[in-house]
Amino acid sequence: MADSTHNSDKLHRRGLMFILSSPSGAGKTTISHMLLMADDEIRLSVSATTRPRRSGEVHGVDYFFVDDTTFDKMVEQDEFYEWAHVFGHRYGTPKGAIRKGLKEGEDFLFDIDWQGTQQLYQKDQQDVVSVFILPPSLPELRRRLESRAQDSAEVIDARMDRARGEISHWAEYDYVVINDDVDECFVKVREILHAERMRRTRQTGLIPFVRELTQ
Ligand SMILES: Nc1ncnc2c1ncn2[C@@H]1O[C@H](COP(=O)(O)OP(=O)(O)OP(=O)(O)O)[C@@H](O)[C@H]1O
Ligand SMILES: Nc1nc2c(ncn2[C@@H]2O[C@H](COP(=O)(O)O)[C@@H](O)[C@H]2O)c(=O)[nH]1
Repeated sequence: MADSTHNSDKLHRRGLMFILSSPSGAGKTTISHMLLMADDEIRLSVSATTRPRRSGEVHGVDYFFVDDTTFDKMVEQDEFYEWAHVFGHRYGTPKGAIRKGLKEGEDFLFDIDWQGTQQLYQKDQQDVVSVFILPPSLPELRRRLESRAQDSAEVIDARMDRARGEISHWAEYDYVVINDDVDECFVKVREILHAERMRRTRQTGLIPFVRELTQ
């Protein structure tokens, strides 16, 4: 019979910064949306960007779409956790409530590139878990960018030109998953998130709990 005085449900853990990166078009936004739908314990870190809004994208949901002057101001006022030039535009992670949220056990999802990932590792190694998503092939990557039908042919060519360079950063990540079948890829990413939540070093509430169990 369970002892009603046990305190396992009061266990606290630090939140984590869960990063998904990939070459453009490999599917990280798709996997991010699936994860956010399936898991209400993680929330998206909404980036600011100077790139133009695509049709269907919503300000404050997909990105904060800002002009160059506003982005400059945010940089000057030290409002970014990290920021980088990507494909001719600037993208950055607003600090927002991330640090406080992590302390309180909230998990954040980041759809950012390898430059942002390096910066987050430099600032906050213990809380970062990074996953690199690979496409099954380069022709399939191009097919996905074309079938998304959101970017001009020039933009797609430029992103394909950068794909090898982006992929060259794969070994800097904790996990690498190939996105061939999207559902299988999603399950793997979700399993990584679940396992990382159980990492001993993240479960700060374990020490008193185990002490109580063993005294
Ligand atoms: N496993 C898959 N099989 C086929 N199509 C896919 C798969 N995963 C994603 N897609 C499709 O590929 C296109 C690109 O996906 P998505 O926008 O998620 O890529 P991304 O990595 O976020 O790109 P970007 O970095 O440019 O934002 C979308 O149209 C998406 O529906
Ligand atoms: N370093 C950062 N990279 C970011 C951020 N937000 C998005 N990104 C990356 O930019 C490219 C292009 O994105 P797209 O939406 O224009 O297709 C992609 O690799 C994103 O992951 C950020 O805040 N910081």
